[in-house]
Amino acid sequence: MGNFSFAKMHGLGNSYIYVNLFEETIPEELLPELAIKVSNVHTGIGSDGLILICPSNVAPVRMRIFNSDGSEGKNCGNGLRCVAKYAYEHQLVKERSFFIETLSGLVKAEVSVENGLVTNVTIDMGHPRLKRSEIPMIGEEAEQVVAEPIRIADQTYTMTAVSMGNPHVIFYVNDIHQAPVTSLGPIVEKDKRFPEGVNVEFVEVVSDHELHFRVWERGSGVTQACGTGACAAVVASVLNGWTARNRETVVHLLGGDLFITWTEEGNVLMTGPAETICTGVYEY
Ligand SMILES: N[C@H](CCC[C@H](N)C(=O)O)C(=O)O
Repeated sequence: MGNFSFAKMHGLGNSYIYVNLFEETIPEELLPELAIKVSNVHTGIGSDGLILICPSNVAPVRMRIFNSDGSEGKNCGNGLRCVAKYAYEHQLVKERSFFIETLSGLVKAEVSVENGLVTNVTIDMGHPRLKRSEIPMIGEEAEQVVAEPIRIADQTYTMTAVSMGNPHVIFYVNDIHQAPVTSLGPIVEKDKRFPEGVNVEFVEVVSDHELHFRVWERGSGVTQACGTGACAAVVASVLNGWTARNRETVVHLLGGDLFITWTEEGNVLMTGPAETICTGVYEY
């Protein structure tokens, strides 16, 4: 049928197959199925999904992200850092600071460069969305969801909901190693309270500027890291009084650390690495 060149890249082990649509063409109707196929570690390339680097009318580049189940996400923090790296290293942008269009709006990237290669990236993720209608969640539209009880499988948990352009629900645990990621994650992901599904995060508070973090991602399951989820966890931790606004917080994910600040101005800054693993041609 066809083929395309790709780069496999990762942010803290959250890997995606990146395709440059400035140079490649993939039929739109094949995208969900191709995301499933390339993500398969046995019969495909192996990744958490597919990310397209596309032309845009409002920014130098646009990012589209598909989870490994073929569903299209509206934002991806680790993906944005890798798109920024790819765009700079492939001369899709000339400056070290530039906008990237996503399905949930524009974000701003700032790349750090050593010997012509991008090592670290800061993304201004914009403002979190906190109303039920913005998560989205069912219930009173204008209400925020902070430390709200939720009954699941005959047990009561306390949840906080934050959107970073995609939906997140955060549960606090005393020991991150005991977090019910694979037992509770898939149940909450599809809970009817979240009409578009939800990414499920578990957080252990270490101090007022340090968190441990695990995630069950909507559409991909357990991943090594989730950039939007780590941002949501920092916002939730400020809302719950665990961490401080305008103070850089280190978030320890399975794949490594992200440095995140929810500023007084209201935007969330996320800084972390982006790495290229390999390139190749995928035949489909
Ligand atoms: N599973 C997410 C998309 C990927 C987000 C994550 N990989 C990140 O780095 O933010 C969703 O469906 O909203």
